[in-house]
Amino acid sequence: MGLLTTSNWIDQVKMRDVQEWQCVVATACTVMSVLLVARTFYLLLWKPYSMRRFYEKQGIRGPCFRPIVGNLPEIRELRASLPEVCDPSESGVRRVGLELFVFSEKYGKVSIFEQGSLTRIILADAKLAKEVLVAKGGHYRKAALIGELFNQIAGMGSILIANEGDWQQKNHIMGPAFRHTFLENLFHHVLESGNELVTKWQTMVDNTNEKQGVEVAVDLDVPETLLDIIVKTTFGSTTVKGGDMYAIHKAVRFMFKKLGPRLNGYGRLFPGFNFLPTPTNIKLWIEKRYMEKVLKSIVSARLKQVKQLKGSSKSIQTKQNIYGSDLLGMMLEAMEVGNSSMSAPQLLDQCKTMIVASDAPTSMLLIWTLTLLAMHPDWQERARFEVQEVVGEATPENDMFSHLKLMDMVLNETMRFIPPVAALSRDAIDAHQIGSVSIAAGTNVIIPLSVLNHNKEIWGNDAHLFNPGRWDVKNRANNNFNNFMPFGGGNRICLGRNLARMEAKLLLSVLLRRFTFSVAPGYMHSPGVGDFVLWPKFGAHLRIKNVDSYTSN
Ligand code: HEM
Repeated sequence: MGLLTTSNWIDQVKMRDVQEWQCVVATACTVMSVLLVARTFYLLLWKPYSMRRFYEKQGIRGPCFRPIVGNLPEIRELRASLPEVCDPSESGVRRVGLELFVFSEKYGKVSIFEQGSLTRIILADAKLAKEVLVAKGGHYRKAALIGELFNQIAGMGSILIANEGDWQQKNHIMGPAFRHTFLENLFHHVLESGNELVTKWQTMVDNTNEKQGVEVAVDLDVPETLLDIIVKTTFGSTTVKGGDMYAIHKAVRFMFKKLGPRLNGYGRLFPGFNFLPTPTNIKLWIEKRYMEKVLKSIVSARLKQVKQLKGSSKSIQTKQNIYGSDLLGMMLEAMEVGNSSMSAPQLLDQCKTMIVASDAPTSMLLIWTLTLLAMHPDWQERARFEVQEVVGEATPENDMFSHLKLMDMVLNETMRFIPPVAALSRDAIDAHQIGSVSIAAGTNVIIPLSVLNHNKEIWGNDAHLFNPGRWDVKNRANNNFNNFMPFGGGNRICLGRNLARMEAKLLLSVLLRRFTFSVAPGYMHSPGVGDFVLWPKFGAHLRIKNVDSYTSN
């Protein structure tokens, strides 16, 4: 009996312990649920609402505030309202980020809207925009929204999305790889690919009986050549097989095409959407893995080769020979010289970055320059004349390009008229002042290059027209040209800008001295596929002929 009583007592104590624990767990769950609901309420409703009030008090206006979805419905409606094709005299630039134009026209140079619960401020004021780009004191980070995209395509370690100390370390290694002297090592790769394109088009011209010449798909052939160039300049001529290169190209394009529009989609409102095994996500994972596999094998082979060469008696060779005279080699050399390091996965991410950062903008620059020159035969003739004067029929050399002044004007005007990168974006990390505007921490600031490049106050009443003449030194009395930022500004300015200009000048030189360009019949002017860049929606088909002075044998 005594034993039974003791065991009962023990059971009762155990029961009470369990009940107490249940009570603690239940209380903890309730507290956590309340906190979660409060946090969700704060992030989705209170924060965007109070930020909107904060900016409205400063007189900054925008479309009406909507909880949770923000102004996504208006943005999608605006974008859907655009006609499929626009007048060939127009830039078509409104087609990318139409809301940036509409909101800044309607609500002023500084306007506000919400994308989901993210507060976004559009700075369609060049002075303020520049202040953001060159801001000292660490007020800004690269925008998390854009980071979502590049994180998936270029990798978490990419310099494109790095910040503060992490960025400084990467810049220390990548910056030297783009130095002018190193770029000279890359020149022959660009020339080789340019000559291949000339040969391809020349064969087409030679094989046609048509007097008007032959039609070429500039929107397909030019990006293919540029990809060839960036793969060669990053990894050297022989390392990448043609099929692999094509697959990488396809993967990058597919990822941009599918992931870009998601930034303005409702899917973003559901965290983890990118991780759901939907058919598109599965295809994206497969493409990404394939690209990584190819690039990984190239990077590992190079690291192995460097290790072997360093250890071998042949180490009397120059360092350049050990590392390789391409961008990957130059990054490895910069690591050694600067006594800094990058892990193999981080190095892989920088290699992906080269392809991702250069592919679309450089293609845009070349596609639209050729198309605009085809539409403006007078400028085409003047550009060709300059090439014939400066380069003639000789093999182009890097130092010739500083004399191509008119080509500089044409390239600048193309990047103004149809900017390869339509907008930049930053997240404010603390409360601070930009001009007369108080910026709150957590605000996403947009610098709409497309809007600024078409501002009549900056560029004059003919801002809507393609006119390279505006870049003539004689016409540059006002210093508004300082407001031209196709490659960004401040310490995050494009690392590849000199390489991009060199590629553009070299390719245009070898093409213009050989062919004349006109717009093919049936051409439909429709820049604007994608969220960042103005790909020609219905292609850029141009008609080419041999220039009169050239006869192939
Ligand atoms: C016409 C061609 C190009 C244009 C218009 C262009 C434009 C830009 C812009 C606007 C930025 C700054 C983005 C920001 O501030 O958020 C940028 C950054 C960058 N670009 Fe380019 N780019 C071009 C070609 C290239 C090429 C050919 C490469 C490399 C091979 C390249 C590599 C980079 C890198 C690595 C960054 C990141 C720099 C950093 O964050 O420190 N770009 N580019």
